[in-house]
Amino acid sequence: MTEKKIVKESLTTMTEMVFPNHTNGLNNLMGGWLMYWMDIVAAIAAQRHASAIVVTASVDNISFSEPIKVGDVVTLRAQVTRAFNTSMEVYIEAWTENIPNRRKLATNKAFFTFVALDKDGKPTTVPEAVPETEAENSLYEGALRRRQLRLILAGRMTPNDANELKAIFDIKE
Ligand SMILES: CC(=O)SCCNC(=O)CCNC(=O)[C@H](O)C(C)(C)COP(=O)(O)OP(=O)(O)OC[C@H]1O[C@@H](n2cnc3c(N)ncnc32)[C@H](O)[C@@H]1OP(=O)(O)O
Repeated sequence: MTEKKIVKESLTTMTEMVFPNHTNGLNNLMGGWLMYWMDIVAAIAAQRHASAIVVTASVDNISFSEPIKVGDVVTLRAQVTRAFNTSMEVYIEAWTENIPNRRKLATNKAFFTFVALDKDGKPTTVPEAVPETEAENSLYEGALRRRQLRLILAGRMTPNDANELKAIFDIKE
């Protein structure tokens, strides 16, 4: 990972309107539609960082703090938080807007992980991600812990190797 890119270069926003075919029986946006939009906006952010095709490797806990109503406008914002070797973590935020009522509400947050692929479909290294602002630095700092947790949950890392996690729980060998 010799090349470096500032994380802001990956910033991607997407705006959608909630139509009746996006809703459940309560006239609220179906969670699955939101996840679909999140996957797209986050994949574009990851592609912008990697300058390569990317695939979704995992999705962390998506929060649904408020229902989104039919007719609302949904804006999604995605940015790479940190790059590892061939994978990148992307943070996605969504908020809803009722334009006639001039009401905006933060509704969802999630972390997705993407892997960059070369022309043969094999994982390929991505540039280092460089945070600049305080918020970007905070997301960057937490990314290693979140990576270790998700790799343990995916059965790809043993808790013994999760040094960053052990440090926050003050676990001594
Ligand atoms: C945008 C879209 O919707 S794409 C469609 C949905 N996604 C897909 O179809 C992806 C299907 N999965 C795959 O192709 C493969 O499992 C891959 C490419 C994700 C990983 O392939 P692997 O053979 O396991 O590759 P490998 O072991 O080298 O790991 C590659 C990277 O993936 C990361 N990774 C693999 N699985 C996970 C996971 N569950 N969570 C987080 N990261 C993961 C690894 O940590 C590694 O990251 P690093 O290089 O930064 O350390």
